[in-house]
Amino acid sequence: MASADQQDTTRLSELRAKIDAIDESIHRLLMQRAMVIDELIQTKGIARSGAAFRPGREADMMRRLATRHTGHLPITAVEHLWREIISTFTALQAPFSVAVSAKHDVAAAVETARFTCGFSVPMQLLPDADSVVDLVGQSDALMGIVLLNEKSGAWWKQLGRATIVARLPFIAVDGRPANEPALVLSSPLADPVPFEVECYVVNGGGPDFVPGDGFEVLAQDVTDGQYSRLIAGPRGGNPAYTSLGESLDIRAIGGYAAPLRLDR
Ligand SMILES: O=C(O)C(=O)C[C@]1(C(=O)O)C=C[C@@H](O)C=C1
Repeated sequence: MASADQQDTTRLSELRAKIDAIDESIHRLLMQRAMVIDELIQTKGIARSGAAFRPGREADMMRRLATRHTGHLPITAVEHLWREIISTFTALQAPFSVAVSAKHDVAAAVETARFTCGFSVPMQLLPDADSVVDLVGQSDALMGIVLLNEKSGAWWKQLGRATIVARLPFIAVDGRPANEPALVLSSPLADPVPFEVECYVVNGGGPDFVPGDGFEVLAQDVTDGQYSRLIAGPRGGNPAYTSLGESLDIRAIGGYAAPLRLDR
């Protein structure tokens, strides 16, 4: 009869064999996914670098992932693995790099960029949000990330060719890693889908400015008494209430898929 030690060793070997089989399946599925991506490239007819990013599709995929997720594996760990996969596959279709502003907090900037784009995508640390906006506006092969807690003037006023395309983190869950609020910027996307949340620059409005129903102020700046705000709210909503005689300069600057709030 086998001793307790021998039984443990046998059980351990069986469990490790199961883990090996699962890891092999994951690896084979990833290689299979790469072959599907080869076909997708032909079908999408990617003609320029950086053109493969589809934030609306990514949000759909992430919502389905969250719906089917059960058990004690932290969902943000799955999100992280999935981000590495999707970023690698995006770059396989059309190479791009990520530029992030390091003015607010270098560690948070690096963590946010790496969590979002993984390690297959080259990263540039830029001195401030204005530099990110500027560079993204000039390149189709660059994704920009700006941390909302950065205090460096009204960088959003410079958005033009570069617009907002995603909000981070996508999964809002208390105590999560890579929890820094940020916006993703990109030059115009191919076949964009309408965003659920629209963003606007609002210049003017004074200290008592009231955004429209469902709108929030993401960032604001006052220079020489002039207010400028970056606000976000439901698509098709009224971005701001104007009182009699008040003149506001309001401009649409992109938007994002509504982040997913989880209570676990
Ligand atoms: O569905 C697409 O259009 C893809 O490019 C594929 C894919 C993916 O790897 O699943 C990659 C990049 C996009 O941002 C979304 C999804």
